[in-house]
Amino acid sequence: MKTVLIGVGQAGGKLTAALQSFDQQMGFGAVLDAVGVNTAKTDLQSLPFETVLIGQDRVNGHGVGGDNELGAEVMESDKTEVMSALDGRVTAKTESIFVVAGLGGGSGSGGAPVLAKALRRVYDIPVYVLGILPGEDEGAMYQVNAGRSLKTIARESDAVLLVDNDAFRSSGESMRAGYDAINDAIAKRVGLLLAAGEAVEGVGESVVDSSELINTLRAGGIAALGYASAEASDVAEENINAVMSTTRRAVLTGTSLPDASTADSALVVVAGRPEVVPRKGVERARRWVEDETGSTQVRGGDFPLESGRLASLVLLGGVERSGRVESFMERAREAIEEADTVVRGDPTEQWANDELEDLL
Ligand SMILES: Nc1nc2c(ncn2[C@@H]2O[C@H](COP(=O)(O)OP(=O)(O)OP(=O)(O)O)[C@@H](O)[C@H]2O)c(=O)[nH]1
Repeated sequence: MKTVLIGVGQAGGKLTAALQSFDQQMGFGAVLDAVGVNTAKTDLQSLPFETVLIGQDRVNGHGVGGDNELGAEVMESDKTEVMSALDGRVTAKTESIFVVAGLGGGSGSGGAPVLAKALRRVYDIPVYVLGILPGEDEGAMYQVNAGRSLKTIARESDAVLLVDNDAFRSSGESMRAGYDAINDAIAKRVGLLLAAGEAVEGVGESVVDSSELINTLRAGGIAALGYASAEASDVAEENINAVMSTTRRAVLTGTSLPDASTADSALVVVAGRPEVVPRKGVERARRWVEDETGSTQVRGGDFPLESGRLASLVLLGGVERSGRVESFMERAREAIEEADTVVRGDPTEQWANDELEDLL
C-alpha cells in the first residue's frame, strides 16, 4: 500500500524514520515520502526528511512539555503549514496516509487527532494513525494523555493501529534504552504489512493487495498487528504446520497489543518464497483466526518475499473490546481521577494539563 508518513512529536518522528529506513533497505517502495512535525526544534534536527516546526509563537521551539491541550491548539493554528508540506507528496499514487505519534506525549497526542481530521477533509484516501501506547510503568502524565486522546484519535481517523511499548520491551531493559530496538521491531512489522499490500505483477491471485488491508480496517476504531516467523522448509507441504504455528504465535504472543484477540475483522498474510508457501496452510491459518477472533470477516493471502523464513502477519481490526484496551483505559481513568482529586478535590471537575505538570 503506497503510503505517505507524517511523524508527529518525538516518538512519531523517530518511528517514521525507522519505517522509512526499513522500507528503503528492503527496496519495497511502499513508503512514498515522509514529513516530521513537532513543537521541539531539537527533535526535528536529526530527521532525514522534511520537517515542520509548529507552535513557535507559543513555545519558541522548546516543545509543549506534555501538555496535550497546547499540542492540539498549536496544531490547529499551524495546520495549514503542515498541509502545505504535504502538497506534491501526496499524489494520485498514494493509497493511504499514516500519522505516526506517541500517544503519551503532548505534541503527539494533542496534534495527531487535529491533523488526522484536517487530512480527512482534504484527501479521499484513508488516513490512519499509528499510535504508541505508553508502557505501564511510564508516568501518570503519559497515561492521562493517551487515555484522553485515544477515543478522539479513533473518531478522527479511519483507524488507529495501536502499538503498546510494553509489547516490544525486552525484560530488564529501561524504556529509553530500548526505544531504538522497539522502533525497529515496529518498523519491520508495519513495513512488511504495507509492502504486502503492494500489487506484484505476474503473481497469482492469492497475493494480498491494498484493498484487502483497507477493507480489514474499514470499520474503523482500534486495530492491532501480530507477527511471528520460523525457518522454512524447501517443500511447501512441509510448511503447513509452520504456517499454523507462526499464525498462532502472531496472534497470541506476537501482537502489538497484548490480549487483543477478539476482533471484528482480520487479514492473515503469509510471507515467504512463493514456491514454499503452502496454500492449504494459509487457508487453515485463516480459519483458525476466524475461530480465535470470533470474526467472520477474515481475509487471507500471501506475500512473495525472497527469504529462507516464513512469516505470519495478522492484522486485527476492531479490537477495542479487548482486555488490553479496557485495562489501559481503566489505568488512564484512574490517573485522571487521581490528578483531579489532588488538584481540585473533585474528580468530576475538568482538570487542566498544566496543573498536572506541576504535580509530577
Ligand atoms: N516506541 C517509542 N516510544 C517512544 C519513543 N520516544 C518516546 N516514546 C514514548 O512516547 C511518549 C512520549 O512522547 P514524545 O513523542 O516523546 O512527546 P511529544 O509528542 O514530542 O510531546 P512533548 O514532548 O510533550 O512536546 C512516551 O510514552 C514515551 O515512552 C521512541 O523512540 N519509540
